[in-house]
Amino acid sequence: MSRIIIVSNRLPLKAQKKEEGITLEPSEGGLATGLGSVYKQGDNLWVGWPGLVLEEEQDQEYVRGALLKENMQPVFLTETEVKEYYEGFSNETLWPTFHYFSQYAIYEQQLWEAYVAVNQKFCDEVLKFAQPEDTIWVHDYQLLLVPQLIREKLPGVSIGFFQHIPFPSFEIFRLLPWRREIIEGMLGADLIGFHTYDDMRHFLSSTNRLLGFANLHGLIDTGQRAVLIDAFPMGIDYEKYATLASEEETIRIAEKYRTAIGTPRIIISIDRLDYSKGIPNRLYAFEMFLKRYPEFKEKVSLVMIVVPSRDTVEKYKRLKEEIDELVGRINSSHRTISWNPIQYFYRSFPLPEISAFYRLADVGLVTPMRDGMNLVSKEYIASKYDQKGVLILSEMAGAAQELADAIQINPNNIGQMAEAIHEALILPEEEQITQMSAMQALIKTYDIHQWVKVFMDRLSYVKIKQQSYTTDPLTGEALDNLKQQYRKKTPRLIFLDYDGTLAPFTKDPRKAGPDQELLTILEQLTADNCNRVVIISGRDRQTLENWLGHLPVDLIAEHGVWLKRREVNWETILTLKNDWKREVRPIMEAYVNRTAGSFIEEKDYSLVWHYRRVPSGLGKLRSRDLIHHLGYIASNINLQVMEGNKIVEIKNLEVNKGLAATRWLEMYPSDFIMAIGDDRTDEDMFRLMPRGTFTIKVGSQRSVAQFHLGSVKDVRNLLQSLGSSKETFCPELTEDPSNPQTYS
Ligand SMILES: O=P(O)(O)OC[C@H]1O[C@H](O[C@H]2O[C@H](CO)[C@@H](O)[C@H](O)[C@H]2O)[C@H](O)[C@@H](O)[C@@H]1O
Ligand SMILES: O=c1ccn([C@@H]2O[C@H](COP(=O)(O)OP(=O)(O)O)[C@@H](O)[C@H]2O)c(=O)[nH]1
Ligand SMILES: [Mg+2]
Repeated sequence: MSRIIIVSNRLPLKAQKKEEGITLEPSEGGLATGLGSVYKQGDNLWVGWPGLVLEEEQDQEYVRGALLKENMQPVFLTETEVKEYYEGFSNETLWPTFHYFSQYAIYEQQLWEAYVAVNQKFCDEVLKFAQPEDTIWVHDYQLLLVPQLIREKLPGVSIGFFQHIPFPSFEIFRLLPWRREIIEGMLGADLIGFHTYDDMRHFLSSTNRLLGFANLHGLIDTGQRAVLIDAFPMGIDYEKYATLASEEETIRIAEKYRTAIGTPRIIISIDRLDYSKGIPNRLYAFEMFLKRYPEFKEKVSLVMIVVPSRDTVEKYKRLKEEIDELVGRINSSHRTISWNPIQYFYRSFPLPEISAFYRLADVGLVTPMRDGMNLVSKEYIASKYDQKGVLILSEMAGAAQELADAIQINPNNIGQMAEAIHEALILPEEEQITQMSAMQALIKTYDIHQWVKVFMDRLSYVKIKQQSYTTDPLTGEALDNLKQQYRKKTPRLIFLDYDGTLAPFTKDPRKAGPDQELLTILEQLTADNCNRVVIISGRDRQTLENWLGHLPVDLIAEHGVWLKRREVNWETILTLKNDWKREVRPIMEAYVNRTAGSFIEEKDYSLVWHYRRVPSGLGKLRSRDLIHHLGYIASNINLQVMEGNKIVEIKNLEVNKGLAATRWLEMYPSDFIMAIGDDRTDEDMFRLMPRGTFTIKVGSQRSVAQFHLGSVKDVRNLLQSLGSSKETFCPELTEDPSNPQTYS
């Protein structure tokens, strides 16, 4: 089996400088604790920062050696990198923005540049080890650019990306000056995972708004690759926490703590020091609870563990002061000689002690303002060996999506939280057991092993899906072969779609006329007597005539209604009706009236509703509605409704580019045939081309065509290189009587 290379900012072990030398200790935080259980299988590798600046060569070598024994590979960061990339851009720009604290976010170009450079550094480290058959799994907001950086060097490799923190609504995400680069960086992955469906849909909407990519069931076609976006709520190592809670050592610690705390009831809260965790609100709520229910005085204690985190960042420092002050105030005004309402610890604890706290607490109090997932809530559940205990959980934590049996609260509603504490403390035992067992069953099934498996399965699924996109890039050997065939100087038939193929889309379709570069390319191509160039378009014939009529090209308009060979006039071979327009036009007009920026294009035998200038989400919504509406009419009167690039078109069923192109194939038998197009209507043409045709899809790989090119620019480059070569040029037609299709 190929191995997995995990890449994250923080390794699950952190280096610490102690008197006795450098030690390695477990890291805190959900990413490290969660994945720590799985990465060791096989010869997997974990690349990341060991959490301490080590500038001395010998310190680095010592840590490198010690980590290697644990299958880890360190990325050492300098002091400046830690300041600018980790504390700065990651934790003062991205963290607040993604947690909806955008008023805390700073936007500094220098920090962004450091972020780019350090992402490159992580990528370079991965590339030292990665093989094309490996799976690379990049984690979290500190490394959003790494997927694309790796993709550039290892184009075929499997890359998964998982984001552990929320992905905000586009209205928040758009505030970032580097929003586009960030999305592009992430899209280097094959699979992008989030904890919740909401994070996933926010990401999809940002991708759509910034890059114009639509999605189908979470699958995005970037033009280069299919990328799957999905929700994977992270689980915990259930067995580990459940077993630990029942171990003798844990029971002993729990008993010791219970006696020391001295109250019959205990509430536990555990988090890193972070403004996203809602610690002050929790304290206000606990205080309100004490005021509303004084009978609980001396009967209940709140054990609050706050783990030091990012304490060099200003906002975190200030939060620490705020919490210290609040705890001091509440304790001093409510305490008695034998009771302290809040037992506050500002430090981390070893796992057996954390487990003991979970075990002995009657209530788990988890109140973040925003949290990607929150593993503490799940660990608390797993540790309730006798199913007695109640979880109070903020609806703003990803975990709330799964833990419907918790008492859910809004962390901004202090009164509601105070009541929830009371409710939890008086909840009958049978109800506690019912709720707790239901939650245990869920997180036992969807544990960390299941999470990894489901993620990896989806990654394999998308890789297979990508292969079913049968087009190959028109580069290297394929391109050489095309050029070689072209060189043969036999009759060549070249079908070229117009919009999206020869010319880029414009907001106003009337302004998409040919520029000088395109005219020159077409002039060159048509000057070659071997070439018959056919512009095959959905445009009306007048437009094509105006734009290209002066060139010796053949024209096919309205997807095949009108045909014009260069030496003769426009003709049509179909007997079509257009009286249906009387019924359809008013319907389309109603959509124009409701949708500013949209308009109707009328052609001889079709009507088109354009919505390129309508705000993107709204345009899509209205187009769906219109398609549905027109669908009823179309099925009765032999019409087809088609969705194109920001258009909805209705036209006669028997018209399509494939049938039109077939006429040319019959009239002008050729040895070299090439067909290039970019949208759904061009697929009809690709489908009917004979074997051996160079069918080329533009801008996407999803096609029945054989090859793809990235953009209009690439198409022009190709045509330019074919048309400008003297070697391939047929100056004049001299028919050889023995073989009428040979040119000199
Ligand atoms: O590495 P630090 O700066 O010390 O921060 C610790 C970690 O915090 C974040 O954890 C998140 O991941 C958890 C597991 O998915 C999730 O439950 C929680 O809601 C998140 O906040 C952060 O995402 C990690 O990168 C940090 O290492
Ligand atoms: O002293 C402590 C306190 C907590 N944790 C762990 O830190 C993680 C916190 O993860 P969570 O998802 O709740 O929040 P994050 O800190 O990742 O935002 C949990 O696994 C805790 O068990 C720890 O390792 N040491
Ligand atoms: Mg087109």
